[in-house]
Parts: sequence; structure tokens; C-alpha cells
Amino acid sequence: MTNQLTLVLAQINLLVGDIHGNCERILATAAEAIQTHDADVIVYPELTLTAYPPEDLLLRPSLPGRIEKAMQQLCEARLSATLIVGHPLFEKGNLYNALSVIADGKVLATYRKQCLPNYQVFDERRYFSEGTEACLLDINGVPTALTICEDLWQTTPTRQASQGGAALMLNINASPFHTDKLEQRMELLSRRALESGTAIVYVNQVGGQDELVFDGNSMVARPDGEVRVVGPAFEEALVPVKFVWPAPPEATFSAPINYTALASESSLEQRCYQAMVMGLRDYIRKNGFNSVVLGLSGGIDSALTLAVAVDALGADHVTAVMMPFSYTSDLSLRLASEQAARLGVHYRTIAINDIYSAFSSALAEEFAGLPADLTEQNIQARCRGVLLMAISNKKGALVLTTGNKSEIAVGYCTLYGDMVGAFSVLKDASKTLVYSIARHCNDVAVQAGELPVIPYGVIDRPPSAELAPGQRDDDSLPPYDRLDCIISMYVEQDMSAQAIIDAGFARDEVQRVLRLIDINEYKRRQAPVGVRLTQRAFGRDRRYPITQGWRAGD
Ligand SMILES: Nc1ncnc2c1ncn2[C@@H]1O[C@H](COP(=O)(O)OP(=O)(O)OC[C@H]2O[C@@H]([n+]3cccc(C(=O)O)c3)[C@H](O)[C@@H]2O)[C@@H](O)[C@H]1O
Ligand SMILES: Nc1ncnc2c1ncn2[C@@H]1O[C@H](COP(=O)(O)OP(=O)(O)OP(=O)(O)O)[C@@H](O)[C@H]1O
Ligand SMILES: NC(=O)CC[C@H](N)C(=O)O
Repeated sequence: MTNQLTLVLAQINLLVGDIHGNCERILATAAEAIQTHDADVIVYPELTLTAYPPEDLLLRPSLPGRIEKAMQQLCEARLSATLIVGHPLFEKGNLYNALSVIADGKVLATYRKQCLPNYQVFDERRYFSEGTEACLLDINGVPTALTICEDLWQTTPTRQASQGGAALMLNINASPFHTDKLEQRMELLSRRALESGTAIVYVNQVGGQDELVFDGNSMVARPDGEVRVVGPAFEEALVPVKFVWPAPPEATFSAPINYTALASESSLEQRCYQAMVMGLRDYIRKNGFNSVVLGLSGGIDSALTLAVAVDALGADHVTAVMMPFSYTSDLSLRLASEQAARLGVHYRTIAINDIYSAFSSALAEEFAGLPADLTEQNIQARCRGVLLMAISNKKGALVLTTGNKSEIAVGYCTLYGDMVGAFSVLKDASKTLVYSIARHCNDVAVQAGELPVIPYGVIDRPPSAELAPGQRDDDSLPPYDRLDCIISMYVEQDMSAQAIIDAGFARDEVQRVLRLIDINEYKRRQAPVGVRLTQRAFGRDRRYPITQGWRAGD
């Protein structure tokens, strides 16, 4: 006898901690999946009710009651389809990262995640106990195994599934984006399917959550290892998939849309741009805001940040402020106004000369006899920061800080100056990546017959903070191509000073850059959150002490 299941992969965007709202969203999407796709089984992402990662909300005493209420609501809805829903499970003094199978008004089975990730951005052992048993059950005649995210990255749960005779494995995920993640997941799914001879349905969360972005890209894998991406990237979707069993491998799944080629061919720049747009949009909206303001300097960082903001929120919700000083060039003024006009954002010019003079007069006695130095440069950046925060306070727009990963790494930014802000779009994009994403944006616009979103003059000019006459970034820092390689090797690849030198970089340059990275942790700790793009961003994935005597360059 042939069994057929219509599964709907609910790749949805939830709000961390909003258990009631998330429960309502489950019920609404389930109703839609039943009505539109005649779903037998609807599969939701990991920890659906709290959304991921709920962090220390898991420790709130009122959480068990809220979860119990939501679970009751899901049962009482008595939907015609089976729901697979992730949730925290409080049991005999332990907390589990669990999922439940809900059908016919009751919980038919509950699975406790066995493999708890505790590396990179994951911290699950802080909260959860490990489950110890597999969960296999018959769903409409199909022997099905249930697993949760990291379970698939380890070998035991898949082995349990095949030993238990599962034909299908449902794996629910909260798997955050980084640039190589899609390929890693596809390779993993293929390997596990082949090892076990089990078909796999992989459902991922989508949306931004503080520094993490979940990219969706839900997938299915046939027992012969063929993987198909069936969910879109960086978008919500209810994806219907028909599963047939027993069947030859090529007939295991049918799904209306196949995103595999699109997903695999998307460039690094395109993925990063989409992640930045989603990360920014969700941060602003999920925190109850709808507009942003930023300082637009005519340089590349603020230009790319502006382009992302317009795509994330719409031009009407973006204000760009040019704040010239004596060192601001005519070119900067022209490029900033040209880009603002091109993107149709609100644009304002507020000169900082008088404000700067007022600070200088106030400090004249205190600074009598002392030479001008970085202090004066930082006052310029801080004048701008004060103005942006005032606009934020008055208009309710969040400030976007525009620093990139290279600057944040070496502390080439002013505390309470250009570092002010709520959210940092480029936080994990090196200066080199900023340039290549900017060129990509222009290529896309030009191919669509539109004007480039970032004036080419912005891309072509040498980077400068314009805080002193004729200043260029490469007066103070190694050229960005070298600087970014050293940062990547030290921060993302954990290489030692000697290994970086052996890779072909000058000893004194390596020692200087590593020292700057080491001593600037205090600045990064005060920096706004921003979108994670790489295997290691500054933030929850790199927790270094501020006060310390370690010197990597020694
Ligand atoms: N360990 C520690 N823990 C806590 N605080 C510490 C600290 N060490 C210094 N500090 C504090 O930090 C201060 C120094 O930091 P800060 O005031 O930011 O100033 P600072 O790092 O000295 O200077 C800012 C640098 O960023 C460059 N910049 C500024 C603006 C824009 C751009 C750009 O191109 O985008 C570049 C500028 O050219 C300069 O090189 C010290 O005076 C002290 O108050
Ligand atoms: N004249 C200015 N008007 C408005 N904002 C400014 C001005 N100068 C600096 N800023 C703000 O401070 C940030 C840091 O300044 P900086 O000039 O270093 O960066 P950038 O111009 O974006 O990029 P680049 O480093 O390539 O010049 C800018 O991105 C911008 O948000
Ligand atoms: N939530 C999880 O278990 C995620 C861990 C997993 N390795 C991933 O990033 O996809």
C-alpha cells in the first residue's frame, strides 16, 4: 500500500518571547495551510512558541504557565492536520528544548532534543538538559522520526531513526545565516539521508533577531541524498510538499517550487545584502519603530547603510543628514545629496561649525597650552552623534550607526561619536566586503535599467574620515586589503600572530593590528548590535575580556 502525506513546511517569522502572539500565528498559518494546501502535517521551526533564541527569558518563572496555556490553546483548536510545534518543556525540575506532535485535540508525542549546541552563537547548555530518547511514531501510515536542529549535525539521532525503521525524518530548525551556511546544510542533509536511507524534511525559522538572521531556505532530502531547497531565502512561506512512501527515490517528494539553483547560485554579496535588509527591518519593526536616521557623509559606509535602509523600510521612513564641517569637501556634499535624491529619502544639511566652536570655547581654559590632537577630531564626530540622537528623540527614528567590521576591529571609530546608534548594519562587513556589496547593488540596479543606487564617485574616492585636512584612512591604518586579511585570520580563523606572519604579512604590521584588536574590546562592548554575516562576528560569538594582559602579537 502506498502512503501519501501532504506536509506544509511553515517557514515563518516569529517574535522572541511573544508566546501568545506566536501561538496565534501558528493557528492562523495552520488554518491557511489546511485551507490552501489541504495539509496533513504542518511542521514549524524549533522553539516555535518562544522563537529562537529566547536566551534568559527561559529562566522567567512565569514561562511554564504561558507555555502550558499556549499548548492547551493549540490542542483545543482541534485542527484537522497534525501540528509539529517546538517549545520549552518543563519536567521534573529539568528544562528541555522539545517538540510536540499535536493531533485530535491532544499531544500524541513529545521529543526532547538530544544534541545541544554550545559553540559559536549557541548557548543551549546554559538552559537545557539533554533528551535521551529518540521519538518515532506513525503519521498517517508513515514511520516518522522527529529531531531538532543540532540533532542532525551529530550522528546518533539519525542512526536511531534508521535503526527504528523511519522512512521520514522531520527536523525542525533555528539555524542562523552566515555566508557559507547554506552549502554546509545542503551537504549535511545529503550525507544524513544517504547514511540512513531516510527522507528528511528540514524546516528553518526566518527573520532577524538582534544580531542573528535566520534565512529560511527550508529543504527536503531524498533517501538517495538528493537535496532540494523548497523554501525561499529571507522570506516567509508555507511550503507544501507531497511525500510518497514507499516510492523510488525520485518520486519521494513533489513540491511546487524548486529554489535549489537560485539558492546555490546566489552570490556572497547578494546573500549578505539580503541578510542586512532582513536583519535591519526586523530589528526596527519588532522593536516597535518604523523609521531610521543616519549621518550621510558622501563616503561608502553611510552610502551602503542608506541603500540597505531604503530597501528594508522604504524611502519615506529614512532620513539622511549631512553635517558638514570645515574639512568636509565639496565632493562629499555633492555625493551625499546626489545619493539622497536618487533614493528619494528625506535629506537635511546641518552644519556643525557653530556647535564645534561652542565646545572649543567651553574647553579653551581647560586645554590651554595643549596641542590639537585626536580630541578635536572626536569632538566633530560627537557633535554629529548629539544631533542624530536629538533627531531620534524628537522624531522616534532609530539612529543607524555606519561603522564596518574593519573599523570596529581596530577601534577606528569614536565612542559616543560615529559609534552612537541603535543598530549597526555593516557591523560584520569588512571594508573590502562593503565595497563589493556596493558594486553588486549598482550592478543589480543598472541591469534593471535603473541608475546606480550608490554614486560611482562614492565608490571610487579614497576612504577618509574627513576629521582633519586631507585625511585618509590609510594614513592611520594599513591598506584595507591587507588589514581585512589580517582581521579575518585572527578573528574569524583564530590564527596566531606567527601563522599570519607565515602567511606572508609583515611582522610589525601583524603585531600592530593584533594589538589594536586586543585593546579595543572596550569600544566593541559599547557598540550597538548589528547583523552577523560571517562565521564569527563581534558580539555573542566572540566573548573576550576587556581587562586583560593577553597580547596576541607577542
Ligand atoms: N580600556 C578602556 N576601557 C574603557 N575606556 C577606555 C579604555 N581605553 C581607553 N578608553 C577611553 O576611550 C577614549 C578613546 O576612545 P575615543 O574617544 O573613541 O577616541 P580614540 O580611539 O582615541 O580616537 C578615535 C579614532 O577613531 C578614528 N575615527 C573617528 C571617527 C570616524 C572614523 C572613521 O573613519 O569612521 C575614524 C579617529 O581618527 C581616531 O583614530 C579614551 O580617551 C578613554 O576615555
Ligand atoms: N559630514 C558628515 N555628515 C554626516 N555624517 C557624517 C559626516 N562625516 C561623518 N559622518 C558620519 O560618521 C560616519 C563615519 O564617518 P566616516 O567619514 O569615517 O565614514 P564614511 O564616510 O561613511 O566612510 P569612509 O570611511 O569611506 O569615509 C559616517 O558614515 C557618517 O554616518
Ligand atoms: N538551533 C540549533 O541547534 C542550531 C545548530 C546548528 N548547527 C545550526 O546552526 O544549524
